[in-house]
Amino acid sequence: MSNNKFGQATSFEQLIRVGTSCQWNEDSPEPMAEMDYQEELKLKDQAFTKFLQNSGISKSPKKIIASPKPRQYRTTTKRRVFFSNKGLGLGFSKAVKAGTCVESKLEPEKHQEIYAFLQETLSKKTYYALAKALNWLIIRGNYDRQFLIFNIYKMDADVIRKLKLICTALKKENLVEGAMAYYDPSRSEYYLEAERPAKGLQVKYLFGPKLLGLKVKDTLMRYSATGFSQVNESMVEKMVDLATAMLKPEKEDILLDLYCGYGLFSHTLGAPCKKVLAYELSSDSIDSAKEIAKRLKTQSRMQFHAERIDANLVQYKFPPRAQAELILLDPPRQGCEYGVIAGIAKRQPKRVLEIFCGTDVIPQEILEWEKHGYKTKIIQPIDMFAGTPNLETMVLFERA
Ligand SMILES: C[S@@+](CC[C@H](N)C(=O)[O-])C[C@H]1O[C@@H](n2cnc3c(N)ncnc32)[C@H](O)[C@@H]1O
Repeated sequence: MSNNKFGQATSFEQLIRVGTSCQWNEDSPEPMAEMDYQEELKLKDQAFTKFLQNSGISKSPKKIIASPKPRQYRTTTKRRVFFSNKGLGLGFSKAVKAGTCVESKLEPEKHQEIYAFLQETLSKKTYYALAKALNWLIIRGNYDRQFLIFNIYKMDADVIRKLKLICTALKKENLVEGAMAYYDPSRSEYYLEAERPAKGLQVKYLFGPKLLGLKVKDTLMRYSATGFSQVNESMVEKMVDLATAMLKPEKEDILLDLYCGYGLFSHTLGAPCKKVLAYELSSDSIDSAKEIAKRLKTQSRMQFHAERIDANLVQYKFPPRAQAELILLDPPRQGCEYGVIAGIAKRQPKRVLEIFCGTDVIPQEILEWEKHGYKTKIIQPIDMFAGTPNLETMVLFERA
């Protein structure tokens, strides 16, 4: 985070807020969704440049790449369930009254249709046991097909009976292609997209396929409903193209794809490389990555490992370096753990592409790469999270 003239840290979001005359809804996760999209991009461009300057980053960012779908783009969405004896309310995070089903401008219309059906049906007395036990309702999938996840904090025979009943109703309406229940007694904020819980996931498949699918550059990526996938489908191919243009993989290259998920980058930009080594915490995502490589007959050149990426893994468990590698890092919002960048820099990679899904950690990570002898070549923001005060940013580093 950068500092303002009073020495206080000024986040990217705060800089956007001071730049706009529009009403800012504190409680909404999508405070810019009502704004004209060109206006939103202009504000974000100005705020991002200022944010980096204030943080002591000398490299200027490129212009933000617009989202092909600036609204109704999200393929993973969620509603917090608020239960009372009057029925069910579905909100973002702030409590809502029974009968409410909050709408979003960033979600496909189909999601609203599914949530409205669930709000009405689960408010009926027959479903009270299930409605009372619900934490979140989550929809995942692509623009054509949706999959439903019931995040439940109390699981008993009655709840399971009602789950079966609601699945019969969902199938009859043909609203989703499948469903599963995820048992989360901690009632955490975690809802399958952000943080992983410390304990393993407890999942019960209810109906439909166990894997979700997304076509990227004619390749079908089949991945677990419990694993990460990019939230803005309309941006995915653009991201892969940009990453390929920056890392410039060739057939003699070795690529390390870190925080690889189901291997979006391994299977696309890594395809010409002689070897791909990929690491990721979620074993479900790694299983998906291996299945895709097997189907594409690239498994002899690609190795996928379910491991937590930390200083210890990078320093002591990565195979010894055989040549100067290409590195792609796509960590979660909080960035890499301490010691990861230092450990990777010791391998003296040819080029490094770090992808940031949070803005406020960018300066500290850029400064860390520069401290270890890397020069910032390109800072390319992309509007992955249109309608919200956040950006995805690709930063290319080369040895100075
Ligand atoms: C932003 S996602 C990127 C996934 C993938 N590159 C993609 O584009 O689909 C970050 C990934 O990092 C994984 N992850 C989070 N913390 C991790 C850690 N400490 N070590 C390894 N992987 C981690 C998450 O499970 C998630 O799949």
